[in-house]
Amino acid sequence: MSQPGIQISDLSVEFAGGDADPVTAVSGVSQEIDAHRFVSIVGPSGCGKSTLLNVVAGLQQPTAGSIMIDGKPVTGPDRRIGLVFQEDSTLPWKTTTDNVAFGMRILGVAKRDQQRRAQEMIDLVGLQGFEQSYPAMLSGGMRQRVALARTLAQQPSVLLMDEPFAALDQQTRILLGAEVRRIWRQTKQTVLFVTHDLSEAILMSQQVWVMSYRPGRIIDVIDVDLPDDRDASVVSTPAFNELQNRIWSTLQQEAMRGFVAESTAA
Ligand SMILES: Nc1ncnc2c1ncn2[C@@H]1O[C@H](COP(=O)(O)OP(=O)(O)OP(=O)(O)O)[C@@H](O)[C@H]1O
Repeated sequence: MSQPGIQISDLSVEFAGGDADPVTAVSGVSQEIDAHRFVSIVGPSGCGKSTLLNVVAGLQQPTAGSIMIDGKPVTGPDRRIGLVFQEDSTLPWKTTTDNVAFGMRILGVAKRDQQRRAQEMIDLVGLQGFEQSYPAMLSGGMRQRVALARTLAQQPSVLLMDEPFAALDQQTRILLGAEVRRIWRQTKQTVLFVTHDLSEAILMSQQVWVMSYRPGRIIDVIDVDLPDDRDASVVSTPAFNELQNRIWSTLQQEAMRGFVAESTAA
């Protein structure tokens, strides 16, 4: 029987607008992700994807509604939750091993276990041989692997990722996307992944949620019925294209609505 992973109940987030009108970034979202499943959110720019993720992460308080993880409420930052963001979060003065161990040190993991687990995660993300390298000696994609290894080393049950590959070129994004999927098949965290990129969402996920332009609601939920052991080559298959067209037909209307609203407001 499936277990609850992330439960989002009737969630709304409104930002006070100062002199301007308040902004409703997220409105009445209720969705569930069973434990160990991988879900992506796509939506037009500014629709509230990051806001939704930040609330799930406990970094932003909702105006209404609630979040449960593994059946227990989220009330603030929480060690059950691992985060990977777009920004390079590696510490430039630390080696790969020390960067990966850093989060465990903060959590008070015993030093011996830190070293062992750091090496396991370095192997998992494919950075063997770069243990003593500093971030400046690594590519952008490798630095994101370090960030992922650090987060995974903290053994969260839920992994939240907000456009982690946005700063990378398209080829690296696709390859790293396939890599993250391979890693997830081993670690089996419950994953919520935010991206603008449809290909990335389909390549990686078991389900894709499409968010509307503001106020952000989930307007479509698509199951990704592609082989479980797929790799980056799946992007050139007819089944992949069909899914892409199906999602794009919904997303296109929302992107256009956003474009018109932003142009009118400018
Ligand atoms: N702290 C804040 N204060 C006021 N408004 C905010 C705040 N954070 C986000 N917003 C507004 O809420 C809306 C949703 O923002 P959010 O960053 O969640 O969208 P997004 O879908 O992640 O955007 P993008 O795809 O461009 O990253 C936007 O209009 C944004 O300006």
